[in-house]
Amino acid sequence: MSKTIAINAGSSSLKWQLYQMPEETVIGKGIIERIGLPDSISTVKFGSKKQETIKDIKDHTEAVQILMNDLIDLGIIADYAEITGSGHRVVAGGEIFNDSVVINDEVAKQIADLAEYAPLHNPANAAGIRAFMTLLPNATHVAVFDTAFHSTMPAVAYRYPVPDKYYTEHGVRKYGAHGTSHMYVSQKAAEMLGKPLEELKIITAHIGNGASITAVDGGKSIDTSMGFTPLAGVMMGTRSGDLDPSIIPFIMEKEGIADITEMISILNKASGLQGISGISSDMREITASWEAGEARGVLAFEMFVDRIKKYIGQYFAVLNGADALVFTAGIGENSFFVRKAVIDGLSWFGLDIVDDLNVVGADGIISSENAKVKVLVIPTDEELVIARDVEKLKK
Ligand SMILES: Nc1ncnc2c1ncn2[C@@H]1O[C@H](COP(=O)(O)OP(=O)(O)O)[C@@H](O)[C@H]1O
Ligand SMILES: CC(=O)OP(=O)(O)O
Ligand SMILES: [Mg+2]
Repeated sequence: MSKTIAINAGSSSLKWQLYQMPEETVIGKGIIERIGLPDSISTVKFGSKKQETIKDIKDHTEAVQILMNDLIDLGIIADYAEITGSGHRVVAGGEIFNDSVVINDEVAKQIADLAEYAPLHNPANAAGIRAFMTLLPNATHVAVFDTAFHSTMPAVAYRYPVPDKYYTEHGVRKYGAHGTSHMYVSQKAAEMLGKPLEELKIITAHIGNGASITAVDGGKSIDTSMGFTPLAGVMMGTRSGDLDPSIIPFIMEKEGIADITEMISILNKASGLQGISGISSDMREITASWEAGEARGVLAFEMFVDRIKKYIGQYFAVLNGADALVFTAGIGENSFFVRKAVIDGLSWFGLDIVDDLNVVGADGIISSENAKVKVLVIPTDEELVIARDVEKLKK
């Protein structure tokens, strides 16, 4: 009996799946959403059963405790010892990790030390890893890095036009994120299109609470919208995405913000959809506000769509044309309206969308039969990629 748990700690969520390996059968899975917001939701599915609990969950450490208690309380496992492998999504691997690795004390420390490169994520990832190393002392623990897939980017894309030594001495470059997801959906898109991945140019749009767009050429990432940290790129749930850095000292002076850490925290946690709308970081609530015609909700929705459209446009240029565009992650998989608004604004590029095909929460090709660029929706499965890597690296 070999069970592997895959842990995907996002900035606002913790997703997990427990697999029977090597069969890849899902024994149980769950998602804890809205971590750090009021009324967090923990959903567990196992067999034909489903349990949903709503309570405030303050951080990822508490989320791990809840999930591990549920596994026993709901009878999904009888003993923690049944779990022989745990795989962890880690957002930042810097230039140290270009592939998945078995976690020992040194690796665990390096992951925690890389927090500068992903301040909202690596601390959560490290907290999850610590909890599992304690709870499952005999299991193999594996880290799977979001940045690994982007290690194929050329210097022309990953370097910033700043003094050379910032890169050579301090590692200032674009690392990107969501790589496991961009890799998975680009491979899956090739399967759905019935073409070899090596021959395809694909733009992948991972749009969740964190969001990034990637240009994938022949299965390799050649550019991506997130940067040195996951703060860059498109507008997100609570993150600003790209902005003019001169705004930072200007606002610090005007608002009397003395500490740069506080300023960065505002850009990470109080900006994006949340900052513009003043309502929520959750696209479901923003969409409701947009539909009701409330001015700040409308602006937030339209800005969000605008930033995604612009990055897709950039990547048509980077790839010199594309065969397919893929939507994935919470918003990309589930929002009929965001996809429609993005595609309707890109018709010049040969994109279209058929409303009847515009699926919610399932995979499908949603463009018309003769569209020059195919549009696909593919639910991402970072957890499966993680579980497979654990299996590969187990002794
Ligand atoms: N039906 C839906 N319509 C619009 N947005 C949705 C829907 N379901 C989920 N979302 C959005 O997905 C986002 C979370 O995506 P997810 O990929 O889980 O985030 P992360 O992994 O970054 O925590 C939230 O903003 C949520 O509003
Ligand atoms: C890197 C990142 O933004 O991850 P998430 O979307 O899961 O918050
Ligand atoms: Mg995510």
